[in-house]
Amino acid sequence: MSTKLIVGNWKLNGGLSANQALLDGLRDGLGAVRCRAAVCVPHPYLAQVQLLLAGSPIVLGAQDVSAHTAGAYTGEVSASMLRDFGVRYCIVGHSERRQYHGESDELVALKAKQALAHGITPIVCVGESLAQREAGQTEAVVKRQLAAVIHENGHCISEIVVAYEPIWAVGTGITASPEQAQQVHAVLRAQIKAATAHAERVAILYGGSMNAANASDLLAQPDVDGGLIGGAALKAADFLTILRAASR
Ligand SMILES: O=C(CO)COP(=O)(O)O
Repeated sequence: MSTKLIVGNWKLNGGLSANQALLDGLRDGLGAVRCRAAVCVPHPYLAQVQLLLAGSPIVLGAQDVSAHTAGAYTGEVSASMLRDFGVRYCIVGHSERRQYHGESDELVALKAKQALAHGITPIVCVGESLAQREAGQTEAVVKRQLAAVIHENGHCISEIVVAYEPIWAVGTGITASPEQAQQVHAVLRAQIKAATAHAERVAILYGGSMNAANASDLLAQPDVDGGLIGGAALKAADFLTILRAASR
């Protein structure tokens, strides 16, 4: 995976005018950016951001998708609806959804399946809690989470993106060291290689307090193919610095 991929996860942030200001700020600084880039926005803003990104190298993403195709599932948003708005990437299994919405490995795998069936690249998030890391369970946890997705989507597993997001690093300002990230990424890479002959197509992103100051060192690791960025994706200058670091 040579061209790095940087994805902004806006989470529950934004508004019509704030989105416009952020994207205006990004557009002005994109000249030197050669990596792949996406922003995953709250569902109500898909139409707005689709229009604002027209002609931009940044592509549109969503933060969640239903495991169902259609029907009596109040509040859900389907992959075909996302597709209607030009969505190219969809985060599935973010730790905040696993934690606050009780999403299981199996549900995450079905969400990835829906995305793939509609031509949307699922960004499958995996990651351990601090307690799991301290108990030496990191490798087992991330492998179990990814195994469920491979089990359900084996035939097209080379079409996914994986994001390693240690829960203790998400939104905490504590980042995994480049060595810690590389160690887990190598484990995930080996697992993907065992599942597909096209493992080189699968980008493995790091997420968890990646910012303008630490992005270069993380992205320099051989198995870190990009980043999934929360807080620093909400400030145009910071996100642009990360995009430039990924373009070197
Ligand atoms: O959860 C994340 C991206 O999905 C990371 O969030 P922060 O960059 O704010 O730690």
